[in-house]
Amino acid sequence: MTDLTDRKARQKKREQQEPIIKVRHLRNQFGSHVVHENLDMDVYPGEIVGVVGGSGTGKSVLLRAILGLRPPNEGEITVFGQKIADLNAEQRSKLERRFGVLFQQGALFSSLTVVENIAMPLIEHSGLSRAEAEDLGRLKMALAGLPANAAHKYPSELSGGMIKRAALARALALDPEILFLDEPTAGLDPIGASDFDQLILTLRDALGLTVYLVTHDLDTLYTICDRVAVLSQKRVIINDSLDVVEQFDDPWVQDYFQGPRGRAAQKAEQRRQENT
Ligand SMILES: Nc1ncnc2c1ncn2[C@@H]1O[C@H](COP(=O)(O)OP(=O)(O)OP(=O)(O)O)[C@@H](O)[C@H]1O
Repeated sequence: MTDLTDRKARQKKREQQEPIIKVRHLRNQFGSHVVHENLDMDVYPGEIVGVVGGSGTGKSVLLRAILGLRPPNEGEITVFGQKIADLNAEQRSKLERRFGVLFQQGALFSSLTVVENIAMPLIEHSGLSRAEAEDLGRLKMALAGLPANAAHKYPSELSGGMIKRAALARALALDPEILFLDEPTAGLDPIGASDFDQLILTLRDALGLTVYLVTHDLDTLYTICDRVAVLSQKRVIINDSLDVVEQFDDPWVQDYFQGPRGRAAQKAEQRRQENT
């Protein structure tokens, strides 16, 4: 079996399961400004979904709604079979522990070292001692591809790529089942971005994670995403494999995927497929 057909077969199996995230009839608005209207979206266990859309289409607002950070004006979000709106504070906190989130800026505490940053959620939520949490933190650092000597560095002493990895290690601290990544490769050079993409793919395969990522990075979409959801006209206009999405009859989709950058990313992925 080729790499591509093998990938498609695995994805087909995932789509036969119950969605791990189910969004129905979502409406989000700020004053009279309606950002989402009647938006539906499914995410299946074990897949990597890339969420794309023009600026202001509401990718961040959707992410915040799924994370339970902003209640929608209408509609329903179900995660792990639980309706977010029905949960009390304790149930919600339990649910949140099953999420790992990597926000765009990395969001590390600048006054804590790398290992202290990673240990913090472990001390807070798992009741581990500081020493135990830091030991586990070092394991998470290794998982995120950070060298051991980064443990006692402060965020200001790290490169952009290392900050992303440290933030990823912290997102993995509580062994999440879903990893949410907001623009994970933004600000990285092409080699750093490609290494980070491969890391996400390896982690998904090794840990069985489901990955929801918001991105503008076409290389990320082509190399690691099983499906791509396009936000436009206040909703998800298509959520499918890339070969289907890139043929979708919509002006934004055509500009994005058939423009020079889209074609270059397609070609790079074809070359990669031919070499595997
Ligand atoms: N707290 C808020 N109050 C008012 N309007 C908001 C708020 N948050 C988001 N919006 C508006 O909602 C719309 C969608 O914003 P959002 O940040 O989700 O877009 P995006 O798709 O993530 O954009 P980008 O790709 O530029 O990051 C924008 O018009 C934004 O101004």
